[in-house]
Amino acid sequence: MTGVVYSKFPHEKLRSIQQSDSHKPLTLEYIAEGNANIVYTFKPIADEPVNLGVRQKLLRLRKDKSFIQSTQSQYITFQREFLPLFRPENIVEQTLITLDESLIESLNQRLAEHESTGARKDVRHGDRLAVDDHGLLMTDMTAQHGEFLFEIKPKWLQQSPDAPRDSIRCRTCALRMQRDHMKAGGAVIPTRGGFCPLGLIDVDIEERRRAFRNIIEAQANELSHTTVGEIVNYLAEEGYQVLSDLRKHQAQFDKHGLLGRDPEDISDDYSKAMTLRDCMLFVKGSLNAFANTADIRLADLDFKHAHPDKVQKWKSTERTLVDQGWYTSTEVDEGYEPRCLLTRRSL
Ligand SMILES: O=P(O)(O)O[C@@H]1[C@@H](OP(=O)(O)O)[C@H](OP(=O)(O)O)[C@H](O)[C@H](OP(=O)(O)O)[C@H]1OP(=O)(O)O
Ligand SMILES: Nc1ncnc2c1ncn2[C@@H]1O[C@H](COP(=O)(O)OP(=O)(O)OP(=O)(O)O)[C@@H](O)[C@H]1O
Repeated sequence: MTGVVYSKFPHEKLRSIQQSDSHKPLTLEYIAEGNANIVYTFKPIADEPVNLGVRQKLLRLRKDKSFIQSTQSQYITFQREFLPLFRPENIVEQTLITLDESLIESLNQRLAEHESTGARKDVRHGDRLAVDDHGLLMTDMTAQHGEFLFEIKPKWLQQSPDAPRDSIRCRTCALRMQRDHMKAGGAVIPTRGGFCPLGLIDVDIEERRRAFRNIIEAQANELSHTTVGEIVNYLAEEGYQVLSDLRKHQAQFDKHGLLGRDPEDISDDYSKAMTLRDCMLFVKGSLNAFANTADIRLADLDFKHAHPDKVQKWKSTERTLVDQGWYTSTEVDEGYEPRCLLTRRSL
């Protein structure tokens, strides 16, 4: 835990605690991290209420990686490019907050300590926060008492424009199979988990039910059959609509794919499409009355700049899927009932 103070004036600022500080102190506690960001929660010291400015907010700080832009530039792009695409109630809000450098230093020291306690996954060891003048305060979607939070990464909700016409696998399922194959040293062994994004927004409500059920059951095996049924029905009947909007924008920003372009021709629209293909959907609600309390928000809409390393990765992924036949190969790979909606429809 790291002691901090939050002051609203002259502009919102978070800084390390100093001796004889007159502001009410808070602590920052690490809660989670992804490849690009680390997320902290605010806790009061003693029983003091948490300052209104950071109440029900989390702090998200960027990691020190070459492809990540400054927080201020990410924030500006988020406000300009992504916020207008969705209803405000379907987006995790962001507020820019100023930080002092000693705070980052102190949090980086804690990160090193978390590596020996097992609090951080091995794959994230060595990642540190970037020195940046800003962080982001975000809507806290953490489940409170009696609530449940589901995290869904919807990935590619429409087929890749680069996929062959005779594809029998969608982009996400093709990539999952290719990666499973690599991990298994060449054998095609179906792994557990993973879902076909196309099912989440299919016109057939039974497909939507089936897709959401797979996700909900995988994340909440302690919930009763009835509760799961209520959550699944709500998502398949109304909750999925934000994903239909997401699909529309994914398609609108990438009509032609990547393989026919020169790397220097990657447009901002393509970057936007890739961002929308890698965002997160949080679905939170009370277990007693999910449909009446559901809070459904997209997060992680950080503009993916076309850094040469990224473009190279995107291109080589797509090339591998096309050239090695992961979209089109007809071998029976997932047992009696394949996960991919496209595969099932082509049987
Ligand atoms: O390689 P992909 O397509 O599976 O997507 C990566 C994600 O993998 P996953 O969703 O788990 O399959 C990956 O997620 P994880 O780190 O695996 O949680 C990142 O989101 C990565 O983006 P960035 O490098 O942080 O900007 C994502 O990379 P890009 O979308 O920038 O290519
Ligand atoms: N607003 C939020 N409310 C609750 N939990 C959150 C929130 N934002 C992020 N988290 C938690 O923190 C984790 C990492 O956050 P985030 O997805 O922003 O990291 P990232 O580095 O951008 O991810 P990626 O690896 O996809 O690039 C999430 O998977 C989630 O568990």
